[in-house]
Amino acid sequence: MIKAALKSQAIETPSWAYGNSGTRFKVFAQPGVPRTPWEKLDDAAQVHAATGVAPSVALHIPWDKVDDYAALSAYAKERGLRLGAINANVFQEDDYKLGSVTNPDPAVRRKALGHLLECVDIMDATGSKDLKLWFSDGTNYPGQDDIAARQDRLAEALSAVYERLGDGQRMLLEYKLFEPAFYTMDVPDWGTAYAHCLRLGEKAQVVVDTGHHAPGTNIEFIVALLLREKKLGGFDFNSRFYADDDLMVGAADPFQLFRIMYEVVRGGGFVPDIAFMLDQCHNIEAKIPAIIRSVMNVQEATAKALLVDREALGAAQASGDVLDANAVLMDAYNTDVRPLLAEVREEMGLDPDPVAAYRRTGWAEKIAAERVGGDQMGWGA
Ligand SMILES: O=C[C@H](O)[C@H](O)[C@H](O)[C@H](O)CO
Ligand SMILES: [Zn+2]
Ligand SMILES: [Zn+2]
Repeated sequence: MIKAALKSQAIETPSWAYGNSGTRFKVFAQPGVPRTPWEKLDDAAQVHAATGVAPSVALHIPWDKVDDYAALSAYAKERGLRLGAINANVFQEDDYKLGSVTNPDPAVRRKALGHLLECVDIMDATGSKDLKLWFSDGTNYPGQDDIAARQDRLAEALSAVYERLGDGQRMLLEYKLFEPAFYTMDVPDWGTAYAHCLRLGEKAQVVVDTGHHAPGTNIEFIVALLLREKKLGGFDFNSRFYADDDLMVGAADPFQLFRIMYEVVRGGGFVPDIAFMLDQCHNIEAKIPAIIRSVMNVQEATAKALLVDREALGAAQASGDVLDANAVLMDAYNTDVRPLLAEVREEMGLDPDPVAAYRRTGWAEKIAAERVGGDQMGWGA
């Protein structure tokens, strides 16, 4: 059962993680970075080839804008991939300084809504079922705008998008505590996202980005609760030491990732309807190996979560044996699952060491040599 679950795992990689990224201080360009969404798919195919469990790629619009999305979808298919969540972007235009769908100016709100609806058109073309909505909307100073009025505006836009969704399509609403706004974010926490999704209907679900909480937040509690309410749509996996650092998932706090995956397993969340997406930026490390390592980190946390002796745990919890209950969970967490995952990969016809396998392809050297000229994708280097 555990091996079967690990073999059927599907982790979605983000197109933007293959491009250049950085901080406000510096973006360090890397050799061989894709210049087109097509080249991003070529790199994503390397991640799937090495891990066997990364069959889809999330797009970000307009970063991945192309003339023919059906052709892009076919290109992905030829490489064993499919196009995943469509991420709208209403956070990079001058008009959105005071907000997008929550902006005091109705003309700006109409413009933002227009983009969201365009993203659903793109979903129709790519066959994607998830529209992921993260809003940078918020305020920086008390009094800057009316908090409740902005929620009204947000609700109005979300319901217009909801009405547009086709069969089998859904919206995933992502919350974030702060940044780029520093006083209020209009979707700052799981509760706000949940309240909007509840009001909208069953096609609206919440995305948990693991980098979007106040330090010390018990994220697995939020996961358990959203699963119980059948409102967990998926994850933007990454890790952080301080803020929305977007580091490799599991790198900063593998124990937290294990605790989250345990609640997913316990809550019956290991199903196709929960989107396991990465949302990361590889500012200084080689991007493709970092994404492969990230997928492996999710696999390791998942394997440990699946190894929890649920019966023993239930018995200890029922008898109030605190230490035993904790020990059962820690036994699973402290289990070295790398041999198990190596076996799983071999049974999938893959190399037990995906990073080494990728290195042996010579892909990194190939793209560094071939991808010269043109503009690298990502944040301006
Ligand atoms: O902090 C921003 C959010 O995590 C979004 O998911 C965003 O679209 C993504 O990080 C790409 O920048
Ligand atoms: Zn995110
Ligand atoms: Zn983020």
